[in-house]
Amino acid sequence: SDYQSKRAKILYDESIQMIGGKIILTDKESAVNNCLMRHKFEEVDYGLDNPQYYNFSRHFFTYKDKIRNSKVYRIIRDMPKGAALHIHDMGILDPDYVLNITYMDNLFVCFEESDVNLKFADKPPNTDCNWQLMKEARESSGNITMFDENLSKHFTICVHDPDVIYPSIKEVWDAFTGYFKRVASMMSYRPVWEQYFYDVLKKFRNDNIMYVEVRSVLLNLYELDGTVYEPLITAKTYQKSYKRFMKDYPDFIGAKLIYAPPRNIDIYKLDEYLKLAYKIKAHMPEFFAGFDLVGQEATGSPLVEFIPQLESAENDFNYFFHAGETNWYGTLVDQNLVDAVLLGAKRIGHAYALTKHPVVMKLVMENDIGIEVNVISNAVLGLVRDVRNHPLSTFIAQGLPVVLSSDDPGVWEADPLSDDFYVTFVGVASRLADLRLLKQLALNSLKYSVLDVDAKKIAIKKFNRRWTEFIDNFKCTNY
Ligand SMILES: O=c1[nH]cnc2c1ncn2[C@@H]1O[C@H](CO)[C@@H](O)[C@H]1O
Ligand SMILES: [Zn+2]
Repeated sequence: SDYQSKRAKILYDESIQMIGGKIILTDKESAVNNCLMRHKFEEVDYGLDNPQYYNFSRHFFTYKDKIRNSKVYRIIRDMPKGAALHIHDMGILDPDYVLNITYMDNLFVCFEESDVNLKFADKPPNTDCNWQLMKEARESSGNITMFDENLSKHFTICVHDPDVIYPSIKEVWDAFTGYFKRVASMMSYRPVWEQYFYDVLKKFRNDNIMYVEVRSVLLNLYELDGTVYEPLITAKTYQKSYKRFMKDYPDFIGAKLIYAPPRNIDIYKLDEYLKLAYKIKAHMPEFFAGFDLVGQEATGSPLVEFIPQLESAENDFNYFFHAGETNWYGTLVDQNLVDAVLLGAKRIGHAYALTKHPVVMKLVMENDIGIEVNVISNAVLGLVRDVRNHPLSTFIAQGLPVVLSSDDPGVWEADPLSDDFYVTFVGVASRLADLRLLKQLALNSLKYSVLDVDAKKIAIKKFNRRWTEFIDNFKCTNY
């Protein structure tokens, strides 16, 4: 019995250290938790007994549609989840949404062997390609359903046989960046861009999210007559859509913009970026959240090349660097984590490689740097196959400052945030992790946002009200 009590103590101590481990549930929350955990145990234990059928050991594309049948998923979908702090401009909405854009007037299209070019204009673009109006191309295709189906394939990276189509990180990243390149010239049409972000906020609100920090490369927007705007206008367009949304949905907490241009650059380009960042900050100090660099980390420049510049701007911007989104231990890519911390990052994007850097990990804890984890993204973009091997399980176990996000959910046809919460809860976290984990992750997303002290207090109050509503109205039989 001495042995058994020591054993129980170890497990108890670990349960306290886990994210959410110190939360004490109310009676009503405990009732919800019982329902939630009954369903979770059913799912996990079925997998334990029948590993050959366990979805999470497979590729996300093979089980993503089955998620909708899960009771745990349905509970999570209805649960207030706080904020999404790591999502990217054109990667957020699903292929159906993108397809709808192609029904707008004045869109020109030209097909290449295995790609498609799209551009809004009042006359055919004069590049060497067989441009025609989309409307005419569609109507003359003879089969509109088939035409749209084929077109939609260009707006997703989901495929039936991911292991064949994407044998390595190279193929999947090519497809991923291909998506952004393809849609950029269509989406940077000013009215499309403006509506897109409004619809992003709407979709996130529908997924029970109350606040968003969006990253954007800030493409140059254009008009039908060929007018091209400077990127400051793109930032202003975000703000305009955001304000319109807040007027229509005043219960939403808000949104902010992170300027996140590509990282495969030299020091001169970075100077340009930073100059623009100062300009945006001057024009919209409230709406502008800070700075990041994006693109495949291994093919871009490591942060260490930009230290003097990034250090000199360190006190002027919040940094949210993507760092450690790699499996290449001990490389400069991997060491981006060190630089992110030394440069005073407010949060780190992915930090997938963090567990291999105990000192950095300690600094992350001490400085309370938010870790933005995007599990499905990491699985889809080739870092991990079976999500049970994702380092997030360690982050959760050790109580790290984690926020969950979804990166580019539209590109792999995932929910705004519910799928990432669900995969984390059932596939990554301990079998025993319960409602307290979910509640803490939701609270973390507001805690690590860049809302100022007062706004954050209001946000957490609003969240708590929504949370109580969810708990009070919960009926296990509804699921
Ligand atoms: O998780 C990510 N890591 C690095 N780059 C990313 C990630 N998600 C999107 N992008 C990049 O962001 C740009 C669009 O804003 C695209 O270039 C895309 O490749
Ligand atoms: Zn990202």
